[in-house]
Amino acid sequence: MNDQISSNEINAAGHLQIGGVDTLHLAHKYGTPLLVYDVARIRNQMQRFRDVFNQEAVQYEVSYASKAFSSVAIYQVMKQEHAHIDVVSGGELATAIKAKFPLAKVSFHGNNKSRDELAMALDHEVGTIVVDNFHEIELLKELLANRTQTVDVQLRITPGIAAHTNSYIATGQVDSKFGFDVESGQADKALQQLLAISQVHVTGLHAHIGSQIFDVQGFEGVARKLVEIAADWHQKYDFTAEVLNVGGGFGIKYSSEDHPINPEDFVRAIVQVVKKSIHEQNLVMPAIWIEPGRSIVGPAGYTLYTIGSRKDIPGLLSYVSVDGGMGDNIRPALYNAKYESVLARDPQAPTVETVKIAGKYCESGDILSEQQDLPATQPGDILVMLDTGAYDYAMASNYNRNPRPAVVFVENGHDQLVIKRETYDDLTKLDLDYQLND
Ligand SMILES: Cc1ncc(COP(=O)(O)O)c(C=O)c1O
Ligand SMILES: N[C@@H](CCCC[NH3+])C(=O)O
Repeated sequence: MNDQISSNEINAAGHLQIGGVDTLHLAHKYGTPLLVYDVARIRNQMQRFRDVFNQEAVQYEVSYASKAFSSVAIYQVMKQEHAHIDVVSGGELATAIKAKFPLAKVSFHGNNKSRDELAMALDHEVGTIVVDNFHEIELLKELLANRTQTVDVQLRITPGIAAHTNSYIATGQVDSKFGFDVESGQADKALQQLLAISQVHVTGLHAHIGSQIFDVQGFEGVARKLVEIAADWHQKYDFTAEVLNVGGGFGIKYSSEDHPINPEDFVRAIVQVVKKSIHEQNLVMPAIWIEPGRSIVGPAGYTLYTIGSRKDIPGLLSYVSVDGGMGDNIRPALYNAKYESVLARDPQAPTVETVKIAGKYCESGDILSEQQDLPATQPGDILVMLDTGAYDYAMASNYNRNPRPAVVFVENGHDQLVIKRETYDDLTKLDLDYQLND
């Protein structure tokens, strides 16, 4: 049996169930491809993070990095969980507004926020702007000049820490596009500029080293670095960091090749380093913020596909094709990411073959799994890919003009559509006729 499936995920009929609902029923009711979230798992993960902070008796904020999966429904769940969220675009902010998420609990990130996006954030009194670069400071200054409001900001630094992860998703190394460089004095200069704007309140420092990280050293390093800078700035500028934000990036297990430590163990290590370093520097203990995305929603997501065609190349390999692919999950093609799948009607069925799971897109690289063990399958079978909750729907596209899938939330045995399946009308509604001259 796939070791990511527990016995309570299998119902009396022997089918895979999510949140108490049979996956065959979900596939039948909503069609495929379908992304299904087990909401209890999302809530449970939030609680696990909160528990660590509460045990450590520190001020904190668990800020869900909503780039991993942004939708009205997830923001509503986060609101219910009293969570903080971060957004990285006007679009994510608009979605949070539509969800009536309390905007004082939103941080706005991004290395090239536009004037319009910053104005939108100010108009809606977004809680924190994470300032990333000098251009943004100028824009903020200009925008604030015509307003009476004040704004809280965190200053994002590049910690100079190379995380052990795919280079596409590492962000803390010196040559990263994100944040102010520390060694060259740019971060100091940015702080001075921000302190000089009376309507800006610099609440603290932010750093993020990357995503899908398995070991704790990088996070300990970033925690130490932030305290070091806070101590330096306290001495030089009489600045007090009320918040140290260490970002997200806690890795999850996608396949048997992945061996991450528990997300809460990352947090415990970070808190302990901050406590120790703050004590050594004789500073007031700040609040510690984290920004987990993948670890909150990744394991809670399942993609249901229908198996279609098959190609057997004798003596070489077999392809089993499904009705989705790189349009709903670009991660295998982009990062060489590995996923595991099971058959909905019998997730425990013994393996009879190892195949490649191919998507339906016109790209040879549209392979969802290079090596998937499967029982005997036939067209019409429902394949469930596990751990697809983070950066899958969020990065979905309409390549080949395929509609994006529907998204369903399941909790306590009830299923609810939260994002409709795109239709062909949706796909063509922005197209305009070309007025031919002849
Ligand atoms: C600033 C920031 N915070 C948080 C995250 C969330 O990362 P993850 O989804 O790996 O937890 C990211 C993405 O890497 C990020 O860029
Ligand atoms: N999209 C990436 C994570 C990016 C994190 C954003 N800073 C992934 O799927 O792994």
